[in-house]
Amino acid sequence: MFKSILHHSAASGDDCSKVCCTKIENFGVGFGETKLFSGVNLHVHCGQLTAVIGPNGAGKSTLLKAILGEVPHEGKLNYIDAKGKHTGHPVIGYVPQYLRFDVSAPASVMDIFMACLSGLPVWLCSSQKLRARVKEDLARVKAEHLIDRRLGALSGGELQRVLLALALDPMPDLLLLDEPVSGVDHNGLVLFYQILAELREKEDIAIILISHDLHLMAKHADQVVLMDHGVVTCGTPKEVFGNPRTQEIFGLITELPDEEAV
Ligand SMILES: Nc1ncnc2c1ncn2[C@@H]1O[C@H](COP(=O)(O)OP(=O)(O)OP(=O)(O)O)[C@@H](O)[C@H]1O
Repeated sequence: MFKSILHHSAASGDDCSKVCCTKIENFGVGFGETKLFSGVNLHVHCGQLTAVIGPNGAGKSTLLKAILGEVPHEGKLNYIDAKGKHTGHPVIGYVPQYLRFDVSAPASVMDIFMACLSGLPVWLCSSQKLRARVKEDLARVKAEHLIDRRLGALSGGELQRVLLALALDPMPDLLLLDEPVSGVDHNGLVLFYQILAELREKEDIAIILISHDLHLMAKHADQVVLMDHGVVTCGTPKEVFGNPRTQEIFGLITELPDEEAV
């Protein structure tokens, strides 16, 4: 169950050369008679962090679900390699906004990884074989020490890092993060963005992040997209935060965050 939430693997047999750019072309989603957004065009590059911001109900989460193919949509998704050729469907990692599960369940972090990585019920997996791989996965998100903790006993920030670790095995071409740091304290936020920076540098993956945390996001994002039932504006953090519409939605943002202060 977790794996299908967190990973959308390439269909077997696809010729999947490394994706360099994801082109979202003319995306539109409607529910019944109501159009939520239309005409969304975005280019998302590997090794870059694209942040999506906007007011509640703007359609941000729905855009990610449309990219995943979970919500019917208009428009096309094209995955392009470094030579400008179309690739097969890439591996997409996804960390959802909420994960509802029984917090009193006895399953540990290791149990969840075993079930996800092996595709078998926990009682049929060999933990010895997988433990080294799970430790490596958790080390990537600075959460090695959580391997034997009960999932329901994790803090919000710890749970999101564990879900991120799951979404990164196998390493996706495109990582979609839906408000992974909402409710996380400042130290947790700084740690999360540090992990994202390392991922971009070492793994060269493209990341789309929905966040309401404007300060740290502005410091780390290469591209910011302001959505409000469509793309209002898109550009560097400086360009988007200087846009009067951004200021109208989020209040006056007089300057970008001081790097020393974060
Ligand atoms: N399956 C659905 N059927 C009908 N309406 C839906 C469905 N999914 C989402 N919506 C509506 O679409 C609108 C946009 O929802 P979405 O979750 O994409 O917004 P969001 O920008 O991510 O908001 P938030 O910042 O509050 O998370 C909301 O009004 C929501 O109620």
